[in-house]
Amino acid sequence: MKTVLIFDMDGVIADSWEACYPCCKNFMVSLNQPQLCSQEAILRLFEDNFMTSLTRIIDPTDIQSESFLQLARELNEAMTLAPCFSGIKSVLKTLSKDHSLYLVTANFTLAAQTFLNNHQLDCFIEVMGADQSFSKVEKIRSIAKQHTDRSVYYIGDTLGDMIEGRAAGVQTVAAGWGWHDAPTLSKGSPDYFIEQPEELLTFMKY
Ligand SMILES: O=C(O)COP(=O)(O)O
Repeated sequence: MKTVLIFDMDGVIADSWEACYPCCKNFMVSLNQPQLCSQEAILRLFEDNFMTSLTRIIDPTDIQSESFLQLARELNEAMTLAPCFSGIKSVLKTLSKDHSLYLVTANFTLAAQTFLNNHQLDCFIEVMGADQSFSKVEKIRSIAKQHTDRSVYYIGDTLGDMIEGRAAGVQTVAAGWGWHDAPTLSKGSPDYFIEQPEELLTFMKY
């Protein structure tokens, strides 16, 4: 039976920390939050849903839409330069022959599509970015609802991904090559932990 595999993008497919960090930093500067400008502070925001973490610190009404538009423009530009993690492209191509692949990301849909086009990755049925919903729980649930007879997995690289995947009621797979280290990911009690993209093939019994 076909499985539904929902992928996070940054840190799982896109080796994009170097591309994304300056954009996130500029966003924090525009919000006048110098204490959130370091790499560590921004990575900590991904220990839950990014917007949930941010609005615990900043009043949501202080987040101007112009700051978001600027973030979207910068991420779209930066993602044109982001490489793929080694090995992930052929893994995705193999998996897409037998399974249904989706992409659910905190990045913007256009930035994700730019990245996917650059790498000739056309294996996703749908790409759902932050402009569709800030909540990965909502996006994962909406996909799972279309496939109630199939196993659904969310493959992510941050503690926030593990928390949201679990809250959405799907099985979570922690990708150990991304933005958060194993001790951080383990706080989200992932159902599975893998260290290399190729392990996804073993996991799916290739
Ligand atoms: O892993 C994360 O939470 C960040 O990655 P994303 O931007 O693709 O959601």
